[in-house]
Amino acid sequence: MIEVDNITKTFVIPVKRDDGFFKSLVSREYIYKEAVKGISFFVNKGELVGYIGLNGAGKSTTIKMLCGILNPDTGSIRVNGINPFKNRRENNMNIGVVFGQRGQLWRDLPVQDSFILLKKIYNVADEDYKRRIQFLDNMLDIGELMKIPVRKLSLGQRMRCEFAGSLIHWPDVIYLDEPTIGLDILTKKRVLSFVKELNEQYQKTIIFTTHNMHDIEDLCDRVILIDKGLIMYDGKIQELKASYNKQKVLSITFRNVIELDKQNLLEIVERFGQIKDIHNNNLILHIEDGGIDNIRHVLDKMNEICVITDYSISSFKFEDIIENIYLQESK
Ligand SMILES: Nc1ncnc2c1ncn2[C@@H]1O[C@H](COP(=O)(O)OP(=O)(O)OP(=O)(O)O)[C@@H](O)[C@H]1O
Repeated sequence: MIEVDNITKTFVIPVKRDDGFFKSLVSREYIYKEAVKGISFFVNKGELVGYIGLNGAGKSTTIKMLCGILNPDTGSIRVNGINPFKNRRENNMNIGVVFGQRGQLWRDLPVQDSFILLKKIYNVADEDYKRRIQFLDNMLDIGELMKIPVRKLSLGQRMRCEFAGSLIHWPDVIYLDEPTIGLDILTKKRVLSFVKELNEQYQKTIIFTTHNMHDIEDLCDRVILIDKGLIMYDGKIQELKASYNKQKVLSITFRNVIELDKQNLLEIVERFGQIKDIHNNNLILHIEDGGIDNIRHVLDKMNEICVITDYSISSFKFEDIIENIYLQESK
């Protein structure tokens, strides 16, 4: 359905002089920013994929190439067999897009008029339009907003209308680029459960970008993680978690404030794991999971030196795993 083969994109940015004029007018100086450095992936029909990465990793640039807004410098993209940039109109009939940072409805028109324009642009039959508006109202509660100009809506109201507008032509493929940014908790829940329903009930193929790892974990089975324009991981969230859960997080509370050097604790810690955090009398360690015996052994050794008042053992959270990967990559 979505085939991305080794795409790259470099932005060429003219350098400005101190006086604000472009150097390039005189000396042709440019900065080359490689936003996407060779990305390949395949998304099957009906998949919901989380596309994640730090700020500036290249997520939006990829989404813009998938939409046909930007043309990759090299490599190729096919969405339902269509080249999005060369056949942008044909591609648009097949995709819906929501950018959290940028509205796509007409700001000065009432929501309803925007929808009617979209109906015309996409050539949607009257019956289909009525049925879809009814459905979108049920899901997103937009009925009362229909007569209000888009610019007068709150962010949450506008986003619900943006979602509805992007689906009037009922596309098979939906790109959501940070669609929940700035939404209150209830609006976010509503929007996310709608995304889930679109995928599960209507087999929409969805690529979803966000910085919120809880949302990704709730919604997606598969995640593509990019860093500095390259894919770091592409696979099931469960598999990523399983590979990390060879380690455990051991959180220990001592009776007294921890003094690593004085009490020879450091030696034990370094033998069995890595320090994640030390705070007053709390120590958080990442240790290799050699089973409960290994953890007991660590605790016994520490107890010989200082009194442990509490401890807990947990697995890595998805959020921690992603943070770890980012940290490793930035070293
Ligand atoms: N139109 C542009 N002109 C010049 N550079 C750009 C342009 N668009 C993006 N970039 C640069 O390309 C890199 C990737 O940007 P992109 O917007 O794809 O990142 P992102 O992963 O979506 O980040 P964020 O999470 O902050 O939205 C960044 O260094 C950015 O500054």
